[in-house]
Amino acid sequence: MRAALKLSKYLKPYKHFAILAPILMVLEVGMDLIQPTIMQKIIDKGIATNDTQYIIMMFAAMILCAMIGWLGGAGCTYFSSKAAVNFASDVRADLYETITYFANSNKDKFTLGKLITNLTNDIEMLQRALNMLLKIFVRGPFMFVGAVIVVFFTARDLFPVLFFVVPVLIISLYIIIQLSIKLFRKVQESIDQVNTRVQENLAGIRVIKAFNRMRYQMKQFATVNHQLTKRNMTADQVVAALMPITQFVVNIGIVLALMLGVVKVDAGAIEIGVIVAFINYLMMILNGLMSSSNVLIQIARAIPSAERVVVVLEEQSDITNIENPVKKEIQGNVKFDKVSFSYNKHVEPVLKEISFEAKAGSTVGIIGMTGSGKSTLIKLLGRLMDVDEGTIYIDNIPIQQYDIDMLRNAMAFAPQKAILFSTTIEENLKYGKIDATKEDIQEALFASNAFEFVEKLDHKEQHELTQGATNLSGGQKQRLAMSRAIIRKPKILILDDTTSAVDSITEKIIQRNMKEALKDSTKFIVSSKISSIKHADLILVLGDGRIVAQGTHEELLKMSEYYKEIVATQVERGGAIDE
Ligand SMILES: Nc1ncnc2c1ncn2[C@@H]1O[C@H](COP(=O)(O)OP(=O)(O)OP(=O)(O)O)[C@@H](O)[C@H]1O
Repeated sequence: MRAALKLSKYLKPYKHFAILAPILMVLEVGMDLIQPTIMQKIIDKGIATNDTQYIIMMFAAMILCAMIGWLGGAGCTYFSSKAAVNFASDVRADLYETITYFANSNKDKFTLGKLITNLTNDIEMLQRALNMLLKIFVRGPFMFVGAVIVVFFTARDLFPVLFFVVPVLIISLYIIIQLSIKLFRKVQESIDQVNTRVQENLAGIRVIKAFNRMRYQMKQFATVNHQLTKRNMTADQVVAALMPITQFVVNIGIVLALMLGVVKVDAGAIEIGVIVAFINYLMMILNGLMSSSNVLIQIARAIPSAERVVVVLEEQSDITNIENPVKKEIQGNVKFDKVSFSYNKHVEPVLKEISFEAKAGSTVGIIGMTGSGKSTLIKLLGRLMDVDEGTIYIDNIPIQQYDIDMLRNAMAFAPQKAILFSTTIEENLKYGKIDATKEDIQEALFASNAFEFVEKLDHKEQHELTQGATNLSGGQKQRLAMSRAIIRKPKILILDDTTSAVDSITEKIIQRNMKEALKDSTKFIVSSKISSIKHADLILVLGDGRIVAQGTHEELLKMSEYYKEIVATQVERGGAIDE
């Protein structure tokens, strides 16, 4: 209920459609209700007295009613669809925006499969429920109540039959609805599981193939798929098996009406047309109740969807702007002052008391064991997460005080895993700078030593990348991701192990080009290779979330045993450390 109230605001802009639809439906049902009475008059007055003119007149009235009813029905469908489709589209857009602005910590609370189900299946459920609600929910009760009232006034002698039919019908439908709610909730859970599995399997298809685990994955998928099929079948079968009960009850009602009707006709209390009209109204009562219960079932299916959508919509991003944030141009002086951070407040922090300073335009290299907190450290700079303790300053202002857009616009980030979009190379680079010119693009490609290989591709910068850029090598992807960051000419450039798949000669070229192209940028380079960070103005050596040593390459060689050990290991492995 709370979820429905929360979502009702999305219907406000379309309230006119939402009001018009039921009104037009009332018109249609009104016309439907008149017709059996006209038929009764044709039988009892026209046919009984052989009055052809009366029959033709009533027949014309019936056609007119049918046409008005049809117009009402068509209008209702048009407006209810318009309201439901627009409502769904707005909820989807808002949901998408909310997810887009999620901080990392927010994203971790939901699985990707669940978010995809929210954006697709759940919204579809809400759209269908609203459409039915506007169309049929009025039709059902109105037809039911209308038919009962008409029977009371026109066929009162047969009215007692309803004392049996109506309560039995209502109880049967109540049981069916309760069961449906339970069953369809289970179906929804299964859809979630299938989506999560599909998303994971498709994302990891290469790993699955490399490990030859296709059969295993298929088995796992088959389990959740089978469960979904079973739950869907159970839900449909239970509902389908119970529905004939309602028809059976109505049939008993018809038999009772005929038995009672014959007695009353014999006694001259009613005429034959009343029985025909009564049977028609009985069908309408059934129809009315069935339509109402169908809508209730649809609503029951939509309630879990509404709840799930609202949970996401209400999720407040953990990273927000303060009131009156600083909107000052950033120079790129960075200072970490005793910064600590943990992903999970109940376990030991991932970063502990990190302190260092980097002047604008300088290069900071970050090296350390895997899992020592290198990626976490640089993610804090762009406020992908906020620090728990200590402060990060940029140009002597704590980063929380900056306008988030301003802060992030001053930075460019090439993540550990080069994520490229399924569009042209040019469009991918324009993610870094929307209004990039052809020269900007070529310059950025040149800086990351990607120009040469791009020139060899069909259509060059217009070359279309496949989803996940599977048509490029790992090193090519990394170089394009670097170009996308470089093209921005950011005040702070962050490269998270972006040369791991690049050979040492290419890496040297990139280092030289970047030094030229990004003289004024403060550069943070995370790497496990000494060769990538050796020339940095400041090298941070991380161990278990702490800075165990910091200085230039030469200084560290003199003072840090740990750093010396890393250098020695890489030399042993034949790594290119020196020029
Ligand atoms: N989203 C997350 N939720 C919980 N813990 C995380 C998350 N991301 C990283 N961690 C943990 O934080 C620690 C530091 O991870 P981080 O990725 O910063 O290390 P790293 O030094 O960059 O490692 P690598 O060199 O392997 O990339 C690890 O123990 C990791 O398990």
